[in-house]
Amino acid sequence: MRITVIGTGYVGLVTGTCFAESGNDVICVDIDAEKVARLREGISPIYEPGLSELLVRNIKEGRLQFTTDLTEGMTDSALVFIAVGTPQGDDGAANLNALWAVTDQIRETATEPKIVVVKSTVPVGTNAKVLARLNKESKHVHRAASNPEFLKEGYAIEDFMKPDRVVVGVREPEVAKVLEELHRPFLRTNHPFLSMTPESSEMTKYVANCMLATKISFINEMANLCEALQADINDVRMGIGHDRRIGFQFLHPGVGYGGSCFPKDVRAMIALAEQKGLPAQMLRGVDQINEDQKHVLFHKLTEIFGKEMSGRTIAIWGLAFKPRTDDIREAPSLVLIDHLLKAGAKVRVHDPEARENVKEIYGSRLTYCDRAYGTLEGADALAIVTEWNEFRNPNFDVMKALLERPVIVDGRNLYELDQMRELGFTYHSIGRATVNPEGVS
Ligand SMILES: NC(=O)c1ccc[n+]([C@@H]2O[C@H](COP(=O)([O-])OP(=O)(O)OC[C@H]3O[C@@H](n4cnc5c(N)ncnc54)[C@H](O)[C@@H]3O)[C@@H](O)[C@H]2O)c1
Ligand SMILES: O=c1ccn([C@@H]2O[C@H](COP(=O)(O)OP(=O)(O)O[C@H]3O[C@H](CO)[C@@H](O)[C@H](O)[C@H]3O)[C@@H](O)[C@H]2O)c(=O)[nH]1
Repeated sequence: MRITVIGTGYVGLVTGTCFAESGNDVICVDIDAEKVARLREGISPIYEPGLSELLVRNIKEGRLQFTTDLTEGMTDSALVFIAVGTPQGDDGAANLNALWAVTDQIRETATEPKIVVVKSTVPVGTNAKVLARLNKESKHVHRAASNPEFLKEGYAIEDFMKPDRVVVGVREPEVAKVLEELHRPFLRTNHPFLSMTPESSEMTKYVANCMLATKISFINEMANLCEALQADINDVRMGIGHDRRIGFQFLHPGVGYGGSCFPKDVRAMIALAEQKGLPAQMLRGVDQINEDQKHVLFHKLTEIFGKEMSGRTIAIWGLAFKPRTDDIREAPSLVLIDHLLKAGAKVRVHDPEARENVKEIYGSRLTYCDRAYGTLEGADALAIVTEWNEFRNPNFDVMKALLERPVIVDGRNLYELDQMRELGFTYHSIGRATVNPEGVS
């Protein structure tokens, strides 16, 4: 099947590459000429495990091409996927400017009828508007479908190739049939293909993200309560997770959710509710708890050092909003860095993949370290923001020797309290007792 994918961000690039990998003839279109030039050479603009290998192989085998020219990109394709960004607008609602620009361009350049599949996350009712706009004074009768994407950054290829489910929103059964055929290589027993109306499909995407975000804000609120009530959230997590109705997934307390999806999608859902005169009380709480949680590590540092931090040096491990990505959109690390700089602290940072992206924002105001241990040299404390695997089992003796003071504030609960106590660290984590052998000043 010949397929066009418009937008080569996380979703478009993974979609195009995976469809090429399953034997389709794919052409990806993007307005970013520099990105397209690099992609043509097989260079991925993002760090995503496994993507580069697939990219290079499929380009070499002639199944994957890149262009900035939509007319060229759409030639002979019956299926056109839209995967452009739908960022948060000033009012919290999704900004659909890129989607409308692409829809108009498809109408103006198509030389035959197309099935236009919206993969971007869009407000409920958008697909109907896309269809109306595509066919307004058009020479052809185009069809539209919704096919939301559920991949997670860091596991994007695996999630795309082995999805828990594929959801499509269609008006005509034939369109569902075409999409089912396209996805068949990725669907196995118990991994269903679910066909529904475009409205339900669009809503499914938001509800999934709102549910996951709610779980995270819920466990963060419980963690903060545990801390106040001298309970331990790790034990509580085990105690509830074994109840199969609750389970363990997405109930890790931390420094709040970041990334390009949960924050904006929760707010887009609140905006949708507002438009319908509904209060969305729970989602407002989810968003507010998350915003507050992003400040928690700084508050812990001020408990230790006081609010004035000039002369203090703080080391940070982890900048990306989660491990296995270089993405720093809405990353909790940025909130901590802003606080520390404002308080006059010197900040030394390390992340296996996201340093360059952070450097673009902060330039020479931070010290960027290639190695995790190097970050600790002369630091008064270490703050752990992202749970990269390499931080899970470090050499604590080396850490103690490098740190000016043996202080760790851990936003991901990576270490055992007993171990920290035995090693003589002052150790603050999320929703657990503070280990404070001597008190640090
Ligand atoms: N990032 C994720 O993990 C993820 C997962 C599921 C769904 N989504 C949703 O998918 C959509 C895309 O997200 P993303 O993270 O891939 O975005 P992104 O910002 O990484 O990429 C968007 C791409 O679209 C291109 N673009 C913008 N306007 C264009 C135009 N007129 N013509 C051609 N290309 C154009 C941009 O240059 C960019 O390369 C969003 O709606 C997002 O909510 C994202
Ligand atoms: O128990 C948990 C799980 C996650 N997080 C945080 O939540 C954020 C999002 O994590 P994750 O969901 O793994 O990453 P995303 O790549 O943002 O993926 C989410 O957003 C995508 C875009 O819509 C969806 O497609 C995915 O299904 C959905 O998981 C990160 O900051 C994590 O640190 C926690 O704090 N605790």
